[in-house]
Amino acid sequence: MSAAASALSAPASAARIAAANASVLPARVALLGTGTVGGAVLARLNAWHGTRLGERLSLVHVANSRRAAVDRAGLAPERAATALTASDRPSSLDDVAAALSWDGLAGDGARVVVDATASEAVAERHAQWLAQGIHVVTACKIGQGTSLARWRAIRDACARGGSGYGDSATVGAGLPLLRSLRELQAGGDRIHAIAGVLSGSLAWLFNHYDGMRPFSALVRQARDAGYTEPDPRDDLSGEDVRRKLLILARAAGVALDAGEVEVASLVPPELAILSKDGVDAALPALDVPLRERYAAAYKNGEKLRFIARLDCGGDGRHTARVGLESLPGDHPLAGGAGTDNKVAIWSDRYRVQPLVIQGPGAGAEVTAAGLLDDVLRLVG
Ligand SMILES: NC(=O)C1=CN([C@@H]2O[C@H](COP(=O)(O)OP(=O)(O)OC[C@H]3O[C@@H](n4cnc5c(N)ncnc54)[C@H](O)[C@@H]3O)[C@@H](O)[C@H]2O)C=CC1
Ligand SMILES: N[C@@H](CC=O)C(=O)O
Repeated sequence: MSAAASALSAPASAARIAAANASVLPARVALLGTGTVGGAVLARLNAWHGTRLGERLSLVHVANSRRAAVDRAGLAPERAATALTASDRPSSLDDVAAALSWDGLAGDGARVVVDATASEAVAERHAQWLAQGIHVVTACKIGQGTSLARWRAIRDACARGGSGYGDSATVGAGLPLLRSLRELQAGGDRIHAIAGVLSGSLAWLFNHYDGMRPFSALVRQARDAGYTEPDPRDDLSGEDVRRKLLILARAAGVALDAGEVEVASLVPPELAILSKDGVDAALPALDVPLRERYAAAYKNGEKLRFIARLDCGGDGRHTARVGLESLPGDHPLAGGAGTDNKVAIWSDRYRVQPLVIQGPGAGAEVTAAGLLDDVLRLVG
């Protein structure tokens, strides 16, 4: 596969098989994670009940970190959460492929794992499922946004398994960012640079922070609204944005290593060392440093924005960094509201004025919609 053709759309053979089966067989779907995003996936599937979209998918396995509910004849999405609570079956990633299999059933249709977890153990399995011919659709960035070796394993597994990897929800919560990068390259463009706001929660925080309310109170609000990672330090440290920039860079043809991204964290050391349980009480450690950053920006008439930058370099020398920047109020990347991501892409055809993509970049509903769009694309 070329860099532009992605790991991430179904190779032609998988698409043909899916198309051939689509009219007769619903694709079998396993949903991993029933938290903020996974819960919204169930709600969206439920809203499709009795529609043509709903008929294309059959939910056969639902799991959280503790329990799993399996029904090879299909679980009703509105009853999946209750079935999970009532289930005494422990959650095991070893069971997922078997639950999706068509053994003993009439037909041989598409199989899809939807990853709505933030789990390293689940991400570690992506390549294995893909190599078995199971499509993987993920909101979790740990698959493609960490080591280059894992990113390559995912691409190779897609090729071996004739399967597809749906990653739209990993950057921009389903905004057409990765798709646009791939389409530009498919049309012959080289990507020159990417810059922008890639974190919905940090966008929301800096769109709302006015130096008056404690920053920590806003972090709690963003977490309760479902915008942050399960551990908000993953956002505040820049780690979530680093992963997104790695995913974008690799999709843009730059084999960027995680260590090549310069990351300026907002998390003070005393907060960084705590266990997850201790984080909430210690969030006020953010308040003084952020108030000082805000005051300095305000004095200059500027706005704070958490920006990711990639310069692809014409000579193979790329640079990448993420961190808080103080931007003039009328700077193009300073605009936007709510959780808006705003990303500028420079390429052969957009040399001077970049292509700019903007829209909500976090939140359960948009993310669930992005995931299920990918599922439908892959199953044909
Ligand atoms: N919240 C948002 O706006 C967005 C989130 N995402 C990504 O979506 C993913 C999920 O985020 P949230 O729903 O906010 O997290 P959450 O903490 O609310 O839910 C995570 C779920 O995963 C389950 N889980 C953990 N390990 C598991 C395992 N081994 N097997 C099965 N289930 C397991 C947990 O039990 C829980 O149900 C994260 O990777 C996040 O980065 C992506 C785009 C936007
Ligand atoms: N925590 C993430 C959620 C989406 O990826 C963010 O804030 O952008």
